[in-house]
Amino acid sequence: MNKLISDKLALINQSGKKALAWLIDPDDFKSEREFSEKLELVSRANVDFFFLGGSLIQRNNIHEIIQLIKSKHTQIPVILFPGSAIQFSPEADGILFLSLISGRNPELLIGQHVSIAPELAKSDIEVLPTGYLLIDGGEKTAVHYVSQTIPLPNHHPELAVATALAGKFLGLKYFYLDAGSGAPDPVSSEIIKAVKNAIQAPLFVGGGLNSLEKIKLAYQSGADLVVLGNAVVQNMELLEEVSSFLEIVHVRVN
Ligand SMILES: CC(C)=CCC/C(C)=C/CC/C(C)=C/CC/C(C)=C/COP(=O)(O)OP(=O)(O)O
Ligand SMILES: O=P(O)(O)OC[C@@H](O)CO
Ligand SMILES: [Mg+2]
Repeated sequence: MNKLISDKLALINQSGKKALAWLIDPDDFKSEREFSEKLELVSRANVDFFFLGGSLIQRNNIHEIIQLIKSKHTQIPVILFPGSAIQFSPEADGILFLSLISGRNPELLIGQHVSIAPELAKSDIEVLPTGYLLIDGGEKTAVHYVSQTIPLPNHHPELAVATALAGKFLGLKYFYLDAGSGAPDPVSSEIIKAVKNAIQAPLFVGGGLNSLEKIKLAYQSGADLVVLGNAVVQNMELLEEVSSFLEIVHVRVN
């Protein structure tokens, strides 16, 4: 198996550099033309990774989307961010092998993983064992509902730290703090700082990051990789703004 993604994430973690991912929800793109135009704009923005997935995917077009992305951007890894095992394509470069450790839903801790493991073993896809922590972002989001789990509070860092540490001791290599898609309040600075400090592993942060100010705060608090979804659907230029910010402060990874 190739180790390009994990090497890049290790470099980011060791060097203090930062990365940016655009979360593409296959359901958000109704026409190939619209999606192609958006992909063209990404060339100016320097995103490091494409994340691909959704809490509930209604259209089975993952292969098609990966092919379209690959026809325009050969160098940017496509990483699956699956809401369930059916959101799989061996054509992706990597998969966030998410375990929803903030919840107590066995299907999302180990169940979906068992169903997809044999497929993963047959493919060349890079598997990224990731502790996924849902944080209360101020309202119930699709992920809370679909996962049927209770998010961690946004202002009790000790609970998030204990959860992340348990994930680390179980051998998880990456951690994702998610306030849920479109959350009114992103993950708080105190949670990001406390978790990063405790785990010393690559930390992804997403959910409700819809302005440059909020994104800067996430990076400054300790996020190694910021994931942007909804805000980019509204305004593609945000990717470019974030990218320029990272360049100005000299923390772009490439
Ligand atoms: C490892 C495998 C095969 C599956 C993992 C299964 C797990 C643990 C899933 C975690 C819970 C979950 C449902 C995550 C979905 C994450 C995701 C891609 C959210 C994207 O946002 P949406 O919630 O679709 O956003 P919108 O509401 O904006 O469409
Ligand atoms: O769509 P947004 O709010 O950017 O959230 C991204 C992602 O972290 C959701 O799982
Ligand atoms: Mg969705």
